[in-house]
Amino acid sequence: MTTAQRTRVKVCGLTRPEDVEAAVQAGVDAIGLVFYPSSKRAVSLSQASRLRNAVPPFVSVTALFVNAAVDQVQAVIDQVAPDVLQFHGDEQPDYCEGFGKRYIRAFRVGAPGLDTPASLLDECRRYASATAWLFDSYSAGYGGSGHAFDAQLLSKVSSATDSRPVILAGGLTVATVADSIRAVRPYAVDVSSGVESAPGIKSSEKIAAFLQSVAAA
Ligand SMILES: O=C(O)c1ccccc1NCC(=O)[C@H](O)[C@H](O)COP(=O)(O)O
Repeated sequence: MTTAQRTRVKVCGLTRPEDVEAAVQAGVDAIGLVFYPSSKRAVSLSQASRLRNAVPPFVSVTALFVNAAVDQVQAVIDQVAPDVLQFHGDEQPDYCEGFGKRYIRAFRVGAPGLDTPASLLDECRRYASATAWLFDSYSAGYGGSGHAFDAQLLSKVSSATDSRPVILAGGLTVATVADSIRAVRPYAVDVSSGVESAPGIKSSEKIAAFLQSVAAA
């Protein structure tokens, strides 16, 4: 299998340096730090800086927000220096573009107005400036739900990405990720709950098993 075909992996919602180390050892391509205060996986600026310093070269750090104030996002950019931003709330294109950094736009598949292939495609096209489109399950908590969505809803998006990377998220586990990859053939997969022993506490065994399942897909 060529590198171009390899499905990349992001583990999201890390809160402990030992979990960053376990994810890196397992071979993840990216880690996600959550700056949404209502999340059980939220990290402070000082905590995030420590976690960021535990990440070696060639593993990227994504900073994740939900309807954050501009100055909060800017503080994370200034103090944590993430490689990529990720927006999970109701952020509009001009807001996402305003920070002058690459951003991933997350779409909550199944949300009102995002519950048909056509409506999802229309919404995606509004974020043509995004470096990648991430498709996650619709949940009241905006993300990290542990629930999957019907991949059929991506049927129109898959042929309209203009080669833009598609990231698949939402309830992925070691048992389901290979079938999800074969169904969608995403650029990357993103996981949080499925590799945890408790919210925000990652399991090194589950992370390693997840990466092995992705590699076997
Ligand atoms: O992880 C969270 O608690 C979270 C809260 C609010 C917005 C986004 C959040 N996570 C971002 C992610 O990209 C998750 O990896 C994604 O939602 C998938 O989570 P899971 O279904 O638990 O694998």
